Amino acid sequence: MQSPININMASTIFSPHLRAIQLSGYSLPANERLKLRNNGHTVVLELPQSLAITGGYAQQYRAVQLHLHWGATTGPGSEHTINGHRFAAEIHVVHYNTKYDSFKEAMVQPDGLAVLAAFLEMGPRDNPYYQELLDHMQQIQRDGEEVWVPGFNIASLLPVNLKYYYRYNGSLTTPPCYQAVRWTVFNQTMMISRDQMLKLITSLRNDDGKPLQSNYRQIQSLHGRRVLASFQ
Ligand SMILES: NS(=O)(=O)c1c(F)c(F)c(SCCc2ccc(C(=O)O)cc2)c(F)c1NC1CCCCCCC1
Ligand SMILES: [Zn+2]
Repeated sequence: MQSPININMASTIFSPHLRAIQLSGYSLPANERLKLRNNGHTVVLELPQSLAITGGYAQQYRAVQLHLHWGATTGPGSEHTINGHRFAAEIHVVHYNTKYDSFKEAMVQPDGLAVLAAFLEMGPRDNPYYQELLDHMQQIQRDGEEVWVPGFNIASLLPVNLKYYYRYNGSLTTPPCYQAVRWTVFNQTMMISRDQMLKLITSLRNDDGKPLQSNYRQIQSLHGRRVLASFQ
């Protein structure tokens, strides 16, 4: 049961038991340094385990890292699509189930991981929260480069409204593609400016030194899986 998938809104199932996502510990002080890394496939912000999902899932999950998927000047680059529509980009905040001792142990269990996903679209204004990451992309242009960024409110990278989302069981979208992810895909999208999107898609190089662009996996078959919706 692989990810990403196309979410056909007409075939989702309204599930009123799906509660609003609750985040705790996401607001980090500026004196807390976080590592931002170009790993040749995406830009990754390592997150302290003090960030936790405390609502909206049956169990508690703690943060591991967040990263982005984007396109190129020739087209959008979200991983999930809605009614066949691909958004400009997508953020993934990866967490592991605290009933397991470590991320490594959790990532091979069907309930081991929770990824919060939100779409990024282009709008008229700069997004100051995404700018906290984009400010440092020039410093990690090459594969393997890292830079320390000051802490900030990581929740500001996700929609204000964490009540409306799709939920389905799937996988990591990069090898080893373990089928360990309980996905949350928010209905509300994030807006960043055209200049910010250009910076995102033009700053990084991959392990071959070529532009790191369109780093999204192809849509995978649902194989009869149901996609739940926390809203009607
Ligand atoms: N959408 S996703 O969550 O499946 C995902 C991707 F699609 C990804 F493309 C990635 S990056 C590719 C995997 C990778 C490569 C190099 C390094 C390194 O040198 O540090 C690290 C990781 C990527 F890191 C992730 N997330 C990772 C899954 C792979 C390994 C465990 C780390 C946490 C989540
Ligand atoms: Zn991802």
